[in-house]
Amino acid sequence: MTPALQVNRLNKYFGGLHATRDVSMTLPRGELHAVIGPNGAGKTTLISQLFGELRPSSGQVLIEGRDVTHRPTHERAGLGMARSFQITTLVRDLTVAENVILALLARQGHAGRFWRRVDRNAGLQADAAGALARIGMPATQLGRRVSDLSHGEQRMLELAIAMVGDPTLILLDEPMAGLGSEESRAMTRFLAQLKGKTTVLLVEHDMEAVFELADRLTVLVRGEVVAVGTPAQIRDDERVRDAYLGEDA
Ligand SMILES: Nc1ncnc2c1ncn2[C@@H]1O[C@H](COP(=O)(O)OP(=O)(O)OP(=O)(O)O)[C@@H](O)[C@H]1O
Repeated sequence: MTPALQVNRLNKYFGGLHATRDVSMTLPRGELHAVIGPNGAGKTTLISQLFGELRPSSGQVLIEGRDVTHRPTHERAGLGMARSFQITTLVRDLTVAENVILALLARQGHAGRFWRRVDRNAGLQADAAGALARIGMPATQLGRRVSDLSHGEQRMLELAIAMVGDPTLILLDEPMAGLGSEESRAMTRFLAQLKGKTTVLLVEHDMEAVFELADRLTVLVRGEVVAVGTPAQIRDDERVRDAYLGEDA
């Protein structure tokens, strides 16, 4: 079967810095694939190239067998790809519902008509409630201002927004960052539900969550893939322990 995502010998230079070194990856449909590595290993740089926000210096990115290396972000989104960000991208002065609706309209190419459309469109309000329900957030949260949400609630909302439009392939950049242990567990439960349905590339420093969730992992060190395998294989890999896990310990 055609993989959901294929990356062939991707390279990215920032001037003299070789941030992505000949990275190749294959994600079969429905796989939850974690990318781990020390700070500065090039994980976010990789995601940005996969989503089309950064242009690779060389190499290829294929979604469902289609070469999108030189295609813009919105075309990748049209092929089912979505991403979440390490830093929050929510509009703090708007409500939860307004943030979700903004994302819904942006998906439909109508974001500019946001202010005229929201009140008139009961369907959008229902869609927003549906997006929240999917991540286990009650509809009673819809009227809350984002600035009044806890950090964990904001991260969950961001995920709800990334899931708007039912992506088939989602790139998640540290969704657990800054979450308390209860919130991390809720996020882990949510991501576990995606397994087998949505293909997920998960960049995450929370090793407990990563090793619990991932079908396979890729380990990046200084921009280069040093190991690929199941959680058990990665745990036992001496190069990984030396290069990364040992470093943390
Ligand atoms: N726009 C840029 N211009 C120049 N250098 C960059 C740019 N973006 C990233 N870098 C550098 O590329 C390297 C990889 O950074 P990147 O943020 O991808 O690492 P990371 O693995 O995501 O790190 P972290 O785990 O800390 O988020 C770092 O040395 C970083 O300083």
